[in-house]
Parts: sequence; structure tokens; C-alpha cells
Amino acid sequence: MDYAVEMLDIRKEFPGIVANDDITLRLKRGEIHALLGENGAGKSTLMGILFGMYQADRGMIKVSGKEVRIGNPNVATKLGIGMVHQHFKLVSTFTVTENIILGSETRKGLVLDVKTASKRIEQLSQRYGLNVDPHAKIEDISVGMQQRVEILKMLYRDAEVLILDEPTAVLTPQEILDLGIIMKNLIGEGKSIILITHKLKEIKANAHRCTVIRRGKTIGTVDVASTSELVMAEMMVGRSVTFKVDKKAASPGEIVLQVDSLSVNNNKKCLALNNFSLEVRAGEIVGIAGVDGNGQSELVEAIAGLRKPESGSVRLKGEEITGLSVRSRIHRGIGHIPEDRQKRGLVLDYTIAENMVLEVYHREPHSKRGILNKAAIKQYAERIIASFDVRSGQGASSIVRSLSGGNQQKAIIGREIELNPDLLIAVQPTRGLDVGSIEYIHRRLVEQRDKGKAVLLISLELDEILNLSDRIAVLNQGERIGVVNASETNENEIGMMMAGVTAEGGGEA
Ligand SMILES: Nc1ncnc2c1ncn2[C@@H]1O[C@H](COP(=O)(O)OP(=O)(O)OP(=O)(O)O)[C@@H](O)[C@H]1O
Repeated sequence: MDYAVEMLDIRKEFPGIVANDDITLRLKRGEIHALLGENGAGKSTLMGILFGMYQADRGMIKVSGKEVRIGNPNVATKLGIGMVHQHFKLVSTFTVTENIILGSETRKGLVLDVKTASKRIEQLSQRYGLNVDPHAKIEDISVGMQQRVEILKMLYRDAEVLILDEPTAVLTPQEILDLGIIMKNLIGEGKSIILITHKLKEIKANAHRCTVIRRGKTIGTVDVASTSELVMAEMMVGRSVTFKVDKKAASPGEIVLQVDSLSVNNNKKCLALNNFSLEVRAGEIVGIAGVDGNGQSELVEAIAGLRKPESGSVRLKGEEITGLSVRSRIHRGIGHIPEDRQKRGLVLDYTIAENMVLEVYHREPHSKRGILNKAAIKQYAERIIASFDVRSGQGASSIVRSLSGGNQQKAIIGREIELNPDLLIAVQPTRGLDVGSIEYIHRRLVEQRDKGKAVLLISLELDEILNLSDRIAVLNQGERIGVVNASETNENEIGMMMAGVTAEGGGEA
């Protein structure tokens, strides 16, 4: 068999946890091989070992049949292994070309040979259908395009094996389809791809085989075409799962959030949200659907107090809060699961315990007369950790940076739900979560609703919006295209509205 890479019986331990427990993964040349596993299962660790970022405690790696030692990422690069990380590693003020050649520059005499590099990048871009302008600045191009720059960076270094770590988590639906085509182009030219993803649909659409790991152990490798999504999901979490959210009809009460004629600028001082009005009542989940970048972030930030609107007002339980600070909004009952867990959601170098009290450390029992009560904080954090199944090596004292992405997300959601807010703003709450955790988080959001709380859900996942929401507001270019009852609409109608086709109907409450 022609294997591009074989990872055999790989073991890696971190303090308090066996992240990889004799994992075996064999990547055939020319295949797209999905790596599936629940949050914290050990996928990133395994790929980190293949890319030379970590050293395995035990086990063997073969590249094209030959045993190798990958001491650092430079060795991996020389062996033809490239990786696109979950969080891109690009310099935003540099051009595409400058980013790609960074670290492998060639010179003509003393001068950097940018011209030859640009030409080669253009050729590569064309050959693989990447459509990247080598002269564009990173800060001016979309996230999807930035990802392609990362792919180009690997191709420029002659990578034969490409590792993509949750590549679609940050992409729009169209960009996801485009990436599928790009991956096919890549394997068409003989490259091999390891695709880390939680999205079973994407595995079905793109991958040939799939290796499933659970709690650091290999569960098996399956042929994707002949294995159902449900079977893969069950292999991953070790129990049966449902994809449907089980909820009864909502019984909305009084208005909790009232947004009136809100207009908000974006960072470039352009109007991103235009004259937007919406109300969310106690006991209902209102979803905001829209293609990324249509004013969702600005709306959320204006409600949470992170951005000043140009005009309009925000009321919470009848009280005008438009000018209030973030802290006083939290105090009045707003919880916020932010879009970017690492920038806004957590302080990565703090422990889980410290992160769990970021919004309440100044209150009893967490502190008294300015002195923190560490024991009370630990206890509080441990309760959240247990109830949201946040997995880490050292419990409440683990540094958040060492947690897997999905476990970081679960910690944030736990923290915000623990506040028991009257209004919970949940932005992409299940981004990067495995199906088992998604099922759990969805249940908790519905539980908040059933307790009589208001939930505002912003998500790019149309399935999530349709499954969870009672009403759905659709945003297009900063404007409210319409509000529909979730039970009376479908994916097609919402999709049309997201594209700007007006269909105010279905009944605004
Ligand atoms: N540098 C580190 N130090 C300590 N523990 C770590 C480190 N890196 C990972 N871990 C732990 O190892 C386990 C596996 O983490 P890993 O990031 O490999 O999971 P994952 O499958 O990629 O998860 P996710 O889907 O949530 O990103 C986790 O429990 C994590 O907390």
C-alpha cells in the first residue's frame, strides 16, 4: 500500500492526562483522510506531533515508508508536511507574497527576490484554483482568502501532505463549498490531506476515509462512503446521539430585550447595522440568520456594551441601557457568549478558576472587601467544570491556553449560563464543538428558555438557527430583511432572505 504518512502507536502524555494513547493513523497518497474525535480527544496533539511541534513519548512515524524523526516544524516542512492551524499565523500588514515567503526568502544579490516569488505564487494559485492576489494585503482580504494564503504557503514549500485543522470553522457556506473544490484539486495533483473537523456533513462530502479517536484512543478507521453520519457520531462519542433538538412550543412572556432603530458603525466607520429593530421576550429563543459580516457582530456589541451605536436605543426589561457600561449591563442581567473565544471570551494565561469569575470576582462570595476568596472561586469553577464537562489535565487550576478549543468553548458557555442571565446572547455557541457537546449545549440553551429567560442566538449554521430558534430574524447588509416563525419556515426561505430577497411574513410577534 502506498502510504504518504503512517503514525503508529503514538503516545503523548501531558501533566495529568494521556492526550494520545497508542494512536495509529495511516494516510494513503492522494486521499482526503478525516480525523474525527470529540473535544479534547487528542486530534490537535496528534497533528502537532506530525508537524514537529510536540515529541511523542512513544511510537513511530513513517513518511513514504521511511521511519523519520520530526524534531521541529522545519523538519516537517523539509519532509513535505504542511499545516494550516485553526488560528492563522499571518502578518496582517504584509502582502500575500511577503507572508508566503517569510522564513524561506530567496535573494538576488542582497535584494529580496519578491518578483520571482509573486510569479510562482500566482502560478500555484492558478494551478490549484485558489484565486489569490499575491499583492493584496492580508488585512484587506476575507478570512476565507487568508486561509487560502495559508494553503499557498504550504504549496510554496512543496508540501505533499497537508493538515487542515478545522478549516471550515471560520468560513461562510460558500467558502466551505469552494474549499471542497480546492481540496479535490489538491488530491487531483497527488497531494494527501488530513482534515480535522467536527462536521460530519463535510466528512461525508469530502473525505475518503475517516479515523475516529475517543479520549486519546483510536476507535477505528472507516470507509466514508459506506458509513453513515450517525455511525461515525456514535463511534466518536461512544453512545447514541440525536441531531434534532427536542423542545416544546415556546410560551413567550414580557419583552426582555427591545432594540429600536439601532444604527451601528463598524471599525472602518461605515454603517454596518442600519435602523435595526427587534424584540426578544422572556421564554423564547430568537435566532439571527445572515451571512457572516452582515452586521451581526455590530448588533451584538451594541447590545453587550462593547460598541457605541450611532443612533437608536437598547432596552433591557424596559430600562434604557444604551449608554451603560459593560459591567452594569452584566449586573442587570445580560450574559454574552462572544464570537471569538480567545480574544474576547477568555484570558488565555489565567487558570480556568480565574476565567470563571472574570465578571463576578468583585462580588461575594468570590471576594470580600477587595480580598479574593480563592477557595470559594475554586468551588464555583469546579461546579461549572463538572456541569459542562470541561476536560483538562488539572481541573480548575489548568491554564486555559492548554485546553483544547472545544473545552475552552464549553468553559465560556458554562460561565455565562451560570450567571443565569435574563438575556443570554449566544454567538456561535457551538463553534468547534463535537456533536455530543452540541447536543448538550443546545439542551442547556432550551432549558434557559424554558426557565423563562430570553435567548438571542447568532449563528452562521443555518441548521442550528432552524433547530433552536422560535423566531428568526434575517440580516442582510446591516438591514432587517424579515422576521419569521421558525415552525413556518425552512432552509430555502431563510437562504433566500439571507441573500437579500425580502419576504416579511410568517408573522412578526
Ligand atoms: N500543551 C499542553 N499542555 C497540557 N495539556 C494539553 C496541552 N495540549 C493539549 N493538552 C490536553 O490534551 C488533551 C487533548 O487536547 P487536543 O487539543 O489534542 O484535543 P482536540 O481533539 O484537538 O480537541 P478540540 O476538538 O476541542 O480542539 C486535552 O485534554 C488538552 O487539555
